[in-house]
Amino acid sequence: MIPGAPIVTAAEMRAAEQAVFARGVSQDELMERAGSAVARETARFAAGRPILILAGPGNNGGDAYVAARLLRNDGHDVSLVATGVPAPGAAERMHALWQGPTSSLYAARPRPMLVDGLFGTGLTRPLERGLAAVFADLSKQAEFTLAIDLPSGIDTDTGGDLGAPGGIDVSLALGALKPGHLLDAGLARCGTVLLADLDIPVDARWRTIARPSIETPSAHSHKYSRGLVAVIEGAMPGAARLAARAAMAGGAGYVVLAGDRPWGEGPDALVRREVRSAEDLAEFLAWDRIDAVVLGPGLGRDRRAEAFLSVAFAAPCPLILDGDALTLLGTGAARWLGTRDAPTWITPHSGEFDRMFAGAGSKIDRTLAAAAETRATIVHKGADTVIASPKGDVRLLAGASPWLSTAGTGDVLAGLLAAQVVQGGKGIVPAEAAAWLHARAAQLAGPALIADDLIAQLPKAISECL
Ligand SMILES: NC(=O)C1=CN([C@@H]2O[C@H](COP(=O)(O)OP(=O)(O)OC[C@H]3O[C@@H](n4cnc5c(N)ncnc54)[C@H](O)[C@@H]3O)[C@@H](O)[C@H]2O)[C@@H](O)CC1
Ligand SMILES: Nc1ncnc2c1ncn2[C@@H]1O[C@H](COP(=O)(O)OP(=O)(O)O)[C@@H](O)[C@H]1O
Ligand SMILES: [K+]
Repeated sequence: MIPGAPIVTAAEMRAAEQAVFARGVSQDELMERAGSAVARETARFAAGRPILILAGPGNNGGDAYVAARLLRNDGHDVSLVATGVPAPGAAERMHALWQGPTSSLYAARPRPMLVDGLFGTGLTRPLERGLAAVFADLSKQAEFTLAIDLPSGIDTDTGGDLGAPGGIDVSLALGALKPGHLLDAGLARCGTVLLADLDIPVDARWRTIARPSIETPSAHSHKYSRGLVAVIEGAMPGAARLAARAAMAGGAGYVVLAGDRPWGEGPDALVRREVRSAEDLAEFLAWDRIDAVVLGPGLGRDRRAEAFLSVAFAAPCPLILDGDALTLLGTGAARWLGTRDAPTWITPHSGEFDRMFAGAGSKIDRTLAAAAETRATIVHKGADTVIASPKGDVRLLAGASPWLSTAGTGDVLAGLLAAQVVQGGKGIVPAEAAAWLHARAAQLAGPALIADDLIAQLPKAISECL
């Protein structure tokens, strides 16, 4: 994934394009820029093999006509399939400049290099079935498929499946990434996403996550100045222990695991505090050294868990809620979370998120709406992780190791997030750092990782951010 890259919707991309036109750049010139980027990448991947280019009726097709002309002029063996009548304007003019062989979709013969210029950000409905079948077949028979901007059949703003085939090798995002490159079906169907810089300024509050910058403790640091994390144990103590160990490895100065047992497994450096009842917890959380509380991993959903949740809610310090705490909140999440004055982060997977929030639209839209409603920063986990703040900022992590889909990795993320919070991070910043470190630790741990392996890799991941 391209780090720190802006992500824009189809409408925002169109607005950015209009601003470029208003500065005096013509539509034809912008299409030439897009088409030459496509031609350059196509030549690189075709490596001399015959090329088939599919051109649709809109500007995505316009880019395809430009690329076809430039490639042919450079001596490549190019044939073109035209679908629909080119739209008036630049696409029509670029169509008129194409002088090579053209066939209809249903007469098209497969070639080793396929370029998909059927639809881009203008796709508004599912691909017609016959078209989808021919496209899928041509792509299957090609040795390499490159999609212009997005694969035809991926919803630009949601990543939803509108009939795109599998097996696309590269999508060349034009001007900026779109949500469809990173979310839902788009995540797998786009293949490798490359970005073509068309010199179109975009003003985006949505970005892919980037490597954080982490400070080495200062000469005068001490354990309390580096932040104290309290993790509350529940019915499944292993989960809380994972979160506590991740907070330690994530750079917190002091980590306390509060639960039934004053002694238990875990590193000697982990401080334990006996907390058996809600009263015990209230007394413990009154300690003013505590900089953040993690509640939820392995908490359980019984009466005591509910009582713990109420006590933690009332604590005046930053709160990280995960797992069972989120299930307990359920549809009352917005009402409850909105009452807190101290900052809150919640880290639901999609099951937990759906139990808390209704709403429509893309994963980004839904997460943003929930963040605004709850006034919490939300890390909406999954193969595509969306982080949203109440202020409207979004960070997106796609393409993390699928080996993360194993029990306990979310507990590690919650503890790691707490460590970033106590080191002074606000809002989206600690969440972005935690997600980056988590994904990097997974990469370093390699295949068949277990949650514990992530913790072992955190120091290495952190060392890359100093
Ligand atoms: N955003 C940018 O900065 C640039 C965008 N350009 C290109 O312009 C594209 C967007 O162009 P357009 O807005 O013309 O849109 P598209 O080319 O994606 O397609 C729009 C056309 O397809 C029709 N259509 C939509 N869904 C359909 C379906 N399922 N079946 C059949 N017809 C369907 C629409 O009615 C319209 O005629 C981008 O993806 C990109 O390739 C470049 O030309 C220049 C730079
Ligand atoms: N297929 C996947 N690809 C990338 N990351 C994934 C995938 N599945 C899960 N993850 C990540 O793994 C973690 C799982 O968290 P969660 O579902 O809460 O598990 P647990 O509750 O067992 O700890 C999250 O950080 C999530 O983003
Ligand atoms: K396309």
